[in-house]
Amino acid sequence: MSQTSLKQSDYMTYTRRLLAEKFPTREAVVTEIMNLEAILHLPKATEHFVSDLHGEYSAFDHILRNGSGNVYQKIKETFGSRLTQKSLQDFALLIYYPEDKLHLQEQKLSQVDLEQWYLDTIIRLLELLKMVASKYTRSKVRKALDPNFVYITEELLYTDQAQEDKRNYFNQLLKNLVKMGVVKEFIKESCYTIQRLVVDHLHVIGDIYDRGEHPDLIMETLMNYHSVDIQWGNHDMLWIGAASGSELCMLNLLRICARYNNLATVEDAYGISLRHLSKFAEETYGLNPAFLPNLVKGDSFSFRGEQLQLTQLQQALAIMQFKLEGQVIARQPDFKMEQTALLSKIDYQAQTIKLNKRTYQLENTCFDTIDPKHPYQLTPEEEQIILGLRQSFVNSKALRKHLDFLVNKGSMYLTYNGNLLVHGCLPVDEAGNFLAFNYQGKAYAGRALLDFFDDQVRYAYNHPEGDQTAQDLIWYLWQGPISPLFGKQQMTTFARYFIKDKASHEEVRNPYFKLRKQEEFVKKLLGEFGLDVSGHVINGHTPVKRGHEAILANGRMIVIDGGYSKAYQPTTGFGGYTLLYNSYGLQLVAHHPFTSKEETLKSGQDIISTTRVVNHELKRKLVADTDIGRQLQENIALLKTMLQ
Ligand SMILES: O=P(O)(O)OC[C@H]1O[C@](O)(COP(=O)(O)O)[C@@H](O)[C@@H]1O
Ligand SMILES: [Mn+2]
Repeated sequence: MSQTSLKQSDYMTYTRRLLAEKFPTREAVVTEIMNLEAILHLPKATEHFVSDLHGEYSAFDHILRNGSGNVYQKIKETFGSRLTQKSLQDFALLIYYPEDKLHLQEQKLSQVDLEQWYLDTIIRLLELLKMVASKYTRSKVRKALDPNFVYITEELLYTDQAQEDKRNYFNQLLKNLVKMGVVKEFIKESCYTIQRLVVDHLHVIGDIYDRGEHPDLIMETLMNYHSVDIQWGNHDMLWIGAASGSELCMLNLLRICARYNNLATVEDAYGISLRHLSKFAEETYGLNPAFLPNLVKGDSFSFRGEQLQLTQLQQALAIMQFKLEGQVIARQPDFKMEQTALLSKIDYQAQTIKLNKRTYQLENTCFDTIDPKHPYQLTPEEEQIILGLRQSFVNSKALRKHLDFLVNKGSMYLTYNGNLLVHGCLPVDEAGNFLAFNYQGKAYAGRALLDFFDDQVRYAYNHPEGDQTAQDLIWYLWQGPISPLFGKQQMTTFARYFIKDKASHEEVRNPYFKLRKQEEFVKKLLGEFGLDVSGHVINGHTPVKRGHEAILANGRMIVIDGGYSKAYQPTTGFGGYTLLYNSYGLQLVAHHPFTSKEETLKSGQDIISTTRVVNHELKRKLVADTDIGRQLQENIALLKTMLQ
């Protein structure tokens, strides 16, 4: 039952009834009140913010395992004065990659030494576990333990070793773990419990998909993660759009996959066959330097034919995309994107195009399938290909499984513990007034604009066979001039392929990106979402170059485009930022580029470079100061009324 469908007084009655069922006696109510009051006084749990993962699964997986340096921080606090730097680092690697590290130790040590190492390691793990568990209730810690080891871990954790009897009992338990052959499993699970407790909640501020090779594995990881929310990015929209039946979103995402040599995601992970498309592309297009794939990952092709195939595919997809853009723009006059419908602005004889009153020469053209009299019309074969692909995208079970999670756990924005999380921007004019998107006679601006698109995305995703309007709106989110996820006036894909003059490639950003440096503007944004001015706005989307500020507007605005995307690393010069928010405040973490798990295990080097404090809470934040804390306080008040 949703709170909005009920009057407040009805809602209270309803909640009270639920509570009465759960706590039927006076004693049960009193115990629950005491329990909740105690929770309110625990320190606020740690939130972890990541963004713009762009399919870079290994880098993302590493950052999850090390909690953006938080695991190492806890190790240092616990053992810093007792262990050498190398031992600290070794222990950290065990916690990040327990299976691999256990395997390495097995190879390195003799049986006797190995058994001693197991025992020493368990004692250290228990000490660390005790430290990271101290923020939580026992019941929460229990839920984070492997069910097979709950009993033994609790015995080991809470046994008072000051007494000799208890000490013997403790030692016996340890030895039994080795004797029973479960010691490796126990170590492994304890490491995962520590990872799990070091970060309580994860925020992913958009762009999980595109460019990198394994967005599918990122989705699997997120689906298994203990607590997560997602704010959609413009690239995620292409995938949601494609699964919702938007042909234009689908062509864009396929084109990007061909461009970044990542079609395996589509074919292998999501079981979508590209046979018909490939055959058509091979027969229709040749080698064209403007469409060579972008080999940012340093990967090379096993044979030249592969490069040629990707070049042909990219051309086929781009041309179909430009045709459908013309069609959507014509059927959606409210989008006001006439200037983006380009195929009708070409002089096919002279091979020139008129853009913004200037005539440009076109190069590397591949317009054989375009009828200059009806430039937006698909050929019958193109039409067939698109229809087939659309069916496959809408019907792929594996894709639906991932996108169900993305749609359900995701939203256009989120307010959480006083902060506003949004991938791109809130479109504004130069003076900072929210720009309105006028659609079908209604105007949407500011928060209402985000709410409008949020509804449309959910509607489209749940009605793939429905009318095209909501599907077109998802595409608008990808590149419309008032899209909060795109944040630029125009996308210049066509010009980047066919026009040499770089001036035509420029994509002008919304004034938001200049204004967000000003504290007053950020306060206005927070106010628009009913947040206190002491909060922060957290954005992804725009890669932050090394040396450029990620912390803006006097610390009120934080930009954490992860920069995981290897495509961007030559520009940003490093591996990007993440953010931690614990009871002491916010910390921005900068990362070195991640190479591989193997390299990390070999070198023992983490990818954290620096951690910077964004703000330091004067008073340590408690659960009572969080959104959940406020809910608990309401529950306590209700429970108290039940006592009267
Ligand atoms: O680097 P590519 O493949 O040419 O892509 C550039 C396109 O990507 C975009 O930057 C959008 O992607 P981001 O959200 O990652 O910035 C477009 O604005 C631009 O046209
Ligand atoms: Mn983006």
